[in-house]
Amino acid sequence: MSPQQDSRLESKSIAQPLAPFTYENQVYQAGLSGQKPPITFNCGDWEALAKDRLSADSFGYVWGSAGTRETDDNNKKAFKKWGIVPSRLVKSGFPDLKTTLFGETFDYPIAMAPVGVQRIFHPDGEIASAKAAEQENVTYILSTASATSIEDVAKANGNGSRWYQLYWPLSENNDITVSLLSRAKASGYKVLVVTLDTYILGWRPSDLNNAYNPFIRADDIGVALGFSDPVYRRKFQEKHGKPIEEDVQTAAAEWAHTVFPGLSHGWEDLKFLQEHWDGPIVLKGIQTVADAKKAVAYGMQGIVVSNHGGRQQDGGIASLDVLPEIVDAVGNDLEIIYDSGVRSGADIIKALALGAKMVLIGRPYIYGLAIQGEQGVRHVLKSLLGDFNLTLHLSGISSVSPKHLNRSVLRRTGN
Ligand SMILES: Cc1cc2nc3c(=O)[nH]c(=O)nc-3n(C[C@H](O)[C@H](O)[C@H](O)COP(=O)(O)O)c2cc1C
Ligand SMILES: O=C(O)C(=O)c1ccccc1
Repeated sequence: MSPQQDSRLESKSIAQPLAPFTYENQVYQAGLSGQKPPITFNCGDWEALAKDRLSADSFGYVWGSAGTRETDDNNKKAFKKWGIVPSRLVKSGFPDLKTTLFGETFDYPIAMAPVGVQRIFHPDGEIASAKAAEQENVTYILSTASATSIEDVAKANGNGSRWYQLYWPLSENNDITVSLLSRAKASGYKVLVVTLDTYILGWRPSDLNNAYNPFIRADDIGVALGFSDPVYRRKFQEKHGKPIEEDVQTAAAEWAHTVFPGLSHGWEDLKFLQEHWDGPIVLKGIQTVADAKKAVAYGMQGIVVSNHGGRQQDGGIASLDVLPEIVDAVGNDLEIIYDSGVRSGADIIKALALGAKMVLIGRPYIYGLAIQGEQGVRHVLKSLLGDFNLTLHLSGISSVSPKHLNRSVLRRTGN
């Protein structure tokens, strides 16, 4: 690991000495008149609360991981192998949380990971999540497996920041890919996130035990993007001589096969996406230095270091464990985003300190959605941000810039 200067002591700016309108202050104020918070602040309890509210099928779907859950377990353990070391008598105020990626400044270095089929967790599904994202100034990444159309999510997200995640059809369906990209562009999604690790769903015992795959249900829960797509609709009509509505089950199965064809693209195919998307392209699912270097060589603007929360490949290494070597190899060449296993403010700090510029929140916001719809998602985002903000402040770290938040604030405490 390259030694980096601990610049906290050089920090001269007194950012914001007080933050009177923080979530915690609102909660304590409300407590004076006897009001208790409707949802717990113990982030470790959100999963159990969601379980209470969801059907076994839906809970199994979000909680589920591949095989023996080893990759998922490793993701969480990896965070515990680092400790944050605080500096004292640092006169900076509340930390500056702004981060800049792709030439754009974001209020916070977190975003909402793409998560499909959200209507199985709450009737408002993606609409609730996209509204919460706008309210809390957090970027929303819409999944191709969304239960709500590209256009309707954009409307719900309003002036919020939104990116589009592609599950990438094979080349015989290039016309559908172009249609999805142009719809996303027209609806104000600024960054294209291409997920590489999920051309077929992983071996997930929880879903197998429940005999449950939300994507192939005979309704439109996971296929809203396909059913609302003019090119997919036309192709279905041409092939079957009838519209989607007359054979929803076949249309759903064929859409599932279109976006999860069971076969991966190759690196050379990225050119096609570059020709049809004029904004930044980010590859999600990178886990090796070799692939990160290829992403640079193929002209990508960013990567998400992610193992899909351990849902795809069992027996894998923690995503956090590969982050530092990937940052060392390509950190100056493209933007590095991190996800997998982030559960607290301290976890966000650790991933940023190891070199990520932005961190994606996955299951926790879905637990919030299950618990209380839009308000539940807002609670999770506000809690994680509040915890993150105070933990940074109490560590004497004055901003999320790599100048202040880097490996010098971490100590390795386990192997
Ligand atoms: C229920 C569920 C659905 C998901 N759907 C998608 C998806 O449609 N597209 C995608 O790229 N990743 C998807 N992911 C993966 C997340 O984007 C993210 O990589 C993962 O949740 C991170 O792990 P964590 O939740 O353990 O922190 C999904 C994850 C969950 C839990
Ligand atoms: O479950 C997932 O991890 C995922 O990526 C997905 C795939 C299909 C539908 C919904 C989510």
